[in-house]
Amino acid sequence: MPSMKGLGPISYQGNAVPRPKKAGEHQVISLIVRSKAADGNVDQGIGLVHPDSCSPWAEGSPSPALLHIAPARGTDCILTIRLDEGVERGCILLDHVQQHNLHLAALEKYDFSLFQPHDEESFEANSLEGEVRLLRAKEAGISGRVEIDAARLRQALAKQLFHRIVAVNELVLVHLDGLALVVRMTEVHNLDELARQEAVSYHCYRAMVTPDTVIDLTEEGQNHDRSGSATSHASRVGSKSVKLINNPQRVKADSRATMLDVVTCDGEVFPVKRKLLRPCISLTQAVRDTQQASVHLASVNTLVFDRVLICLEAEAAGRAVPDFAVHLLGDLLHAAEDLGCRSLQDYCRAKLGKLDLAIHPRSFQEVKARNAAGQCWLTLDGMVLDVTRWLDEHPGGSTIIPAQALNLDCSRFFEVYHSSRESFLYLQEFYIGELTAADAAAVPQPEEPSPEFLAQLRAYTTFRVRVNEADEQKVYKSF
Ligand code: HEM
Repeated sequence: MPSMKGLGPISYQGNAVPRPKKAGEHQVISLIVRSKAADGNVDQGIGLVHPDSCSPWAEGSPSPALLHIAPARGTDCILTIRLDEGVERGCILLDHVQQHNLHLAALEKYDFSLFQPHDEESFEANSLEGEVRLLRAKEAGISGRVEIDAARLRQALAKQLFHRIVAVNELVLVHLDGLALVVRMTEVHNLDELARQEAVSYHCYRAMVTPDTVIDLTEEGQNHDRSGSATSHASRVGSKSVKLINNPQRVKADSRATMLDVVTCDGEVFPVKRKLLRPCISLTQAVRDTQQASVHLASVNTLVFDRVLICLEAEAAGRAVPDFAVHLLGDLLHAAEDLGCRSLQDYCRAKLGKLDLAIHPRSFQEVKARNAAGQCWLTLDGMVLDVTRWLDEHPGGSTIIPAQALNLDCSRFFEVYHSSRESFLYLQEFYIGELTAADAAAVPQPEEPSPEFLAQLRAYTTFRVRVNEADEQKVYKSF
C-alpha cells in the first residue's frame, strides 16, 4: 500500500520523483493574451510564446521545448506552452478553450509563473474520466446524435494530452473526422482504484498524462460526478449530442463498501470514506454496516462538518490539525461530542483552555464504583476503558459487555470474541488511563489470554501512558 504521509489537497501518495530545483521557477512574467487561430489538432491546447519572452523559465528547464506554466491566480488548470519564434514578444497565443479554462481574456495582460508540483507530489495520472459532447452541433447543421468511435477518440486524446497536466473540469477540444468534440474532465486520478479505496483521505484534481494513463469516456449527461449527481448542462436539459460506440466501460468497484454519505442537519450530503469516520464512535454501526448507505447528523451543519472532516483527514494523515479561530471552536466541540470523536474533543478543549485530562492513573476501586453507579468501565491488560456511551454502538450488542465483562480483566473475552483485530482500532477512543501496578495484578482474571494476543495488543496500544510510583500515590489520594 502506498505511504499515507503528506496527504494534502492533492494526494501526495505514490511514486513521487524528487525534482531538482530549477532556475527561474519563481520568476513571474507578464504576457498579453492573444487568440490563436484554430488549427485542427496541431498544437491543440498548447500555448505559444516567443523564446525571448520567457527566457528565465526556459534556461532552468530540462525540456525548454515544452513548459508548464500557470497564471498567477484564479485557476487549477496548468498551461503547457511551446516556444515559437513567430509569436510577438511579450505575448502568449492561446486558443479559445484555453482562455476559457484559465479564465483569461484576449488582449489583457496577466502574470504567469513556471508551474512546480510539490516535491512529494505524485503527478502521473493513473486514469482520467471525461464526458464527450459535440461542439456547436447546431451551427454545423447537425441534429440528433452523432456516432463517435470511442476507441479512436481515446487514442486522439491520449496523443494530444501526452505530457500535459489536466485538471478536473478542464475542457479539451479534439478534432475527429471533421467534427469538433469537447471532452470535460470529470475525474483525474493519480492512484489506481484499489489504492484510492485503501487511502483514508484522497483528493486529486490534476495530474500529468503519461502513456500508461487509462482514459474512460462517457457521453455527456451520462456521467455522474463524485457526489453522485449528474452535473452537466446536457443532463439537466436531457439532450445528448454524441453516441459513443466501441466503448466498453470498466466495471467499477461498489463504492458503498468504502463510502458512507453523511447528511448534515441542513441537508448537505458528504460522501466520506468509512475508515475516516472510525474515530466518530457515535457512528460505529453506520460505518461498519456496508448495506447502510447514509447516516443523518441531527445537530451538525455543513460548515461545522466541513471542519470536522478537515480534522479527521489531518489526524488520519498524521498531520497537525489546522489552527481554527477560537470563535469556531465551540461548534466544533459540540460536533465532536455528538459524533463521539474524542481526539477532536480534546483538541477543542485544549484550545479553549478547558482540557480536563481524561487520561490518568485509576484504581480498581474507582472502576468498581463507576460500574456500580451504572457506567461501563472495562479493564483490559491494565488499561481502563470507558465504553459507557458506546454500548449501543458495540457491534457485539449492548448487553454482553455489562453482563459478562465488568470488574474483571476482560483480555480473554476480548481475544475470543473478536475474530479480527478491528476491535483494536477503537481502544484509544475509550482509553482513560492505567490501573496502578498493584491493582492490575489484583484484578480478577477468569481465564488468561494467549501470549500471542497479549503481544499483539501491547504492540498496538502504543498510546498507553506509564504510571510511575508518584502517580500511584495520587490515585489513592484523589479517589
Ligand atoms: C473496548 C472494548 C471493545 C471493543 C472496542 C469491541 C469492538 C468490537 C468490534 C469492532 C466487533 C466487530 C468486529 C470483530 O469481531 O472484531 C466486536 C464484536 C463483538 N464483541 Fe466486542 N468490543 C469490545 C469489548 C467486548 C467485550 C468485553 C466483549 C465480551 C464480553 C465483546 C463481545 C463481542 C461479541 C460477542 C462480538 C460479536 C462477535 C461476532 O459476531 O462474531 N466485546 N466488538
